[in-house]
Parts: sequence; structure tokens; C-alpha cells
Amino acid sequence: MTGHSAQWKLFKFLKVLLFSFIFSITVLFLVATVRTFTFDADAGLQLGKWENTTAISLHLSPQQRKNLLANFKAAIQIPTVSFTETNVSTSALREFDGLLRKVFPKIFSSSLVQHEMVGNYSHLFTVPGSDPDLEPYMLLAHIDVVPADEADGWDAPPFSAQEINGFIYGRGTIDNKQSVMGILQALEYLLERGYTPRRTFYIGLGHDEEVNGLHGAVNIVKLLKSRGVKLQYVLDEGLAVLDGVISGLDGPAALIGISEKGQATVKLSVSTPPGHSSMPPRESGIGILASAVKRLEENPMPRLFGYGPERGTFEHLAHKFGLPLRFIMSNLWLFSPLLSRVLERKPVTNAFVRTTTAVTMFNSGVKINIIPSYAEAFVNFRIHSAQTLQEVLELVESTVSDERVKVELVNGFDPLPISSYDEQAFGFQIIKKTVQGMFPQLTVAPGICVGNTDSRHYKDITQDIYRFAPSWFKPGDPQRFHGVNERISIKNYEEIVLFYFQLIQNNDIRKLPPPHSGQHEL
Ligand SMILES: CCCCCCCC/C=C\CCCCCCCC(=O)NCC(=O)O
Ligand SMILES: [Zn+2]
Ligand SMILES: [Zn+2]
Repeated sequence: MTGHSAQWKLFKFLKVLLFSFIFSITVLFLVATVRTFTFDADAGLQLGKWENTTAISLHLSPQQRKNLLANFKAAIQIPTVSFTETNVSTSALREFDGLLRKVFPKIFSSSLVQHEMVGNYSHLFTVPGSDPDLEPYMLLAHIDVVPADEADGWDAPPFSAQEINGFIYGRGTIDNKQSVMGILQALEYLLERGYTPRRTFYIGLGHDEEVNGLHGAVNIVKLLKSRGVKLQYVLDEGLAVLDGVISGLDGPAALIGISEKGQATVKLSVSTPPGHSSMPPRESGIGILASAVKRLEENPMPRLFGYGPERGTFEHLAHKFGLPLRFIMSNLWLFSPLLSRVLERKPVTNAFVRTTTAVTMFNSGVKINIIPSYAEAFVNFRIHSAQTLQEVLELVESTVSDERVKVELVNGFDPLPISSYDEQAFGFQIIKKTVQGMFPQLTVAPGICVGNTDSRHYKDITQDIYRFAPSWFKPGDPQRFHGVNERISIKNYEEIVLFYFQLIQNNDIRKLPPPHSGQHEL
């Protein structure tokens, strides 16, 4: 070792020491002097005077609960799988339509409810309210599911709806037939009890959400637009109740999605001359493509934690963390870079830190002794709210940086706008009130939906889109989305039905109470 490099190492060591010292002093100073800033998640409306609208309560006999469960199981047992935009399970979708008509006779025979098929297999229900001055709202869910293979390690066949220890197993139990059946079951019960809404609402059930919703949601929106419909808000699938999923958070939290990430699907391809495998070139097309893919994986997109709505999530939840996390979450202006490095270690939380990179398909070769002429890979990016589709494409090009690799955008869109979630945000507050009415122990916070939903097609006819259902997720449950052993507890499915039953009635409020209106009442 030369004297020069030893000096340099000592200098670097002293620099780190000095930085750590300054950092510790700053933290101590802040702890001692700065009043920790936290949102009071329940401020304002909690004390406000709410107009009472939930006049009808839901009491179910053991037989009714059995029927409710049987209806849900029947829905799971129909394999309404979407494979590609042009390959959906049409006969299963027809069978599903038959099931809905059979198990929800009130809805389909009611003179109040208008039912239309859209794009052949999607459903649009219109339930007119008695007061035309109130702006309508819309509930969304989707009928289709992603494929599932029992051989991947399912504890029960994915379309069996088998009951194991109080859970129903099956593809679609949390994505998203619990909402499809939950919404309609709630409406069926309300109609049976003579309910008529004050505020008009729509229910949209897409049949191709898992393959972009181009025939279902897109056509429903076209139809509503042609009728001049504007919506107060839309509620779709997305976030959920997280119970133990966020490390360090004291108690469960309901995250209501106020935005969703953007998306880009990029195709990388390499064309090379084919030939005999006994005389291979130094680099094959597969090798060139594999290196490009590896470069994308090894160079993740930049950390952007704190620059999007995820910041609001952590600030709202800060008061539910113990120290030192509470302090860190309450001072993200200082700690975002540090927190990013912790969150990026796990896939579920990494999704909140950056645009994610997922290599989902890789195809090449036809025979073991032929050098293939073509290799292709598909990479799916989920774009952080603080980035644009264009910026992601530029980064992909510069990371691949090999003219032999063709880079094409298959499809993509920017992150969705941020819906309002303040005290005067009608949809957010109605959802929050309904959640807290059922689960007073929950903290409610705005969140960002890392997956995409049909609701993104509705952005021209509403300002406010929310993504939430009260599905309870414990550690390991988020991985069941599109994974193995997707399941829901019977208790939770019943809660979902009750949630929509209450939500529909809560929407009949004419307007929200003024903020802080109840604070002086003693
Ligand atoms: C705040 C940090 C921890 C948050 C943990 C989040 C838990 C995530 C819960 C649910 C997963 C999100 C799924 C969203 C719905 C996706 C719908 C879908 O599959 N759409 C198709 C697609 O995105 O390709
Ligand atoms: Zn879904
Ligand atoms: Zn899905």
C-alpha cells in the first residue's frame, strides 16, 4: 500500500466519522427541540354532525349466511380467466352472467334497477335516486381473473372455492370477485328491504380488467359519456386493510388508494442470423438479450420515495408508529433518503419507492441444435407518481444502450392524477366514515395503488377515483394477488357485503357536515 492511498483512506474514514457525528447531533437537536408533526387522521369530521342515512340494518339468519356464502363460492368456481386482450374465457363469462341472474333475482327483476350488457360480457347497472340534484357515484369491480395453475403449489384447486380453516380458497377471492359479489349481494339485500336511494348510483362490472379493460370499462365509460354522466366519485378495487403488513405500525390501517402508478410494457428483441449449433457465434441473440435484461435489473429506476402520494400515507400513519419510527415518519423532509433504503429491501415496500422493473416474458429458440434467429423479452414497469412514461422510456434506452437490441413500447400510460382526500372530499369521507363505522379500531389513510385498475378509464367523467375494499391483509397476503393460495376468510367476505350495504346508504347524505362543526358542542 502506498503512503498516498493510506492517507486517502484515513481522510475518507474521518469524513464518515464527521458526517455521522453531525448527523447524530442534528437528530438529537431535532428530538429535543422540534415538535413532532403528525396528522390527526380523525380530525374535523369525526366530531361533525352527520345526517343519518343508514336507516336499514342488516341482520342475517344462519340460512341467509349459508346462501350468501354459496353464491360467493359459485362465483369463484367459474373460471373467468383473461389470458390476453383477445383471449378471454367467453363461455365462462356467459356462465357468470347466468349465475348473477339466478342468485340476485331482485336486482334483475326490479323496476328500479336498469341493467345493460356492455362489450358483450360487462355489466352496467343504473339505480336512479329520488333527488336528481345529487351528483351520482359509481362502484366498480371486475369479473375476470388471472390464470392459476394448481401445480404452482395451491393447497386447494384454484377454482374449487374449497373451505380450509374458515377461508375460501380460489382465484378471484381477493381479486376481485369479493367486490363483484359483495356489491350485488348488498344491493339485493337493500332491495329486499324496500330501499330506494336518494342519490343515483351506477355499478360497473368489467369482464377484461386483467387485460387492460379495453372492451369492458372503456365501453362503459363511452356509454356514460354519451349520456352526459358526470360522477361525484368512483370506488374501485385496489388497497385494503393492512394488519401487520407495515412493520412497526401499531394496529391495522385502512389505506384508501387516491392514485395509482402508471405503467409501461416494453418489448426488447434481438435478431441474429440463424445457423447450426455446432458453429455458434461468440455471442448469441439470447445472450445479447439476457445481458440487456440483466442491465435493467441491475440498474433499478431512481428512488423517488417522498415525492409522490406515498409521503401522505406515512405522514398520516406516523402517530401509529412507536419511536424512533414515529419521529422518522413525521420528518420525511429529512429522513426520506434513509427510509427509502429500508423500504426498498422488500418487494411490497419497494413498490412505493420507485418505478419497478419486472421481466415477465422471455421467448426464443425452437430446437436444441438451431441457433435462433430471434429472441424477445417483455419488461413491465410500474411508474412512480413522480415520474412520467417518457422519462421511464428514456432511462430504459440509456440502460440497454446496445444498438443490437430493439426497444419498443407495447403500451403504457402516465401515473393517475391524485384524488382529493381532505375534509371536503365527499367520496373519501363517505368511504372513511363507512370503514370507521364498521371498524372503529382502524386508522384510515390515503394510499397509492401499485397495481392498475379499470377505474383509470373513468378519469374524464370524474375528478375523484378511490381504490379500496375492506379485505383484511395480514403479512404474506399481498403475495397472494396473482400468486398461489389466493383466499379470503368467510368472516371477511361477510364484512365486505356489510361494507357495501352501509356505503350505499351513507352516500344518500346530501352533503358533508362542515369541518369542525361539532367541536364546540359540549
Ligand atoms: C405503505 C406500505 C405497505 C403497503 C402494502 C401494500 C399492500 C398491497 C395490497 C394489495 C396489492 C395491490 C393490488 C392492487 C390491485 C391490482 C389489480 C390488478 O391486478 N390489476 C392488473 C394489473 O395491475 O396488472
Ligand atoms: Zn383486480
Ligand atoms: Zn389482478
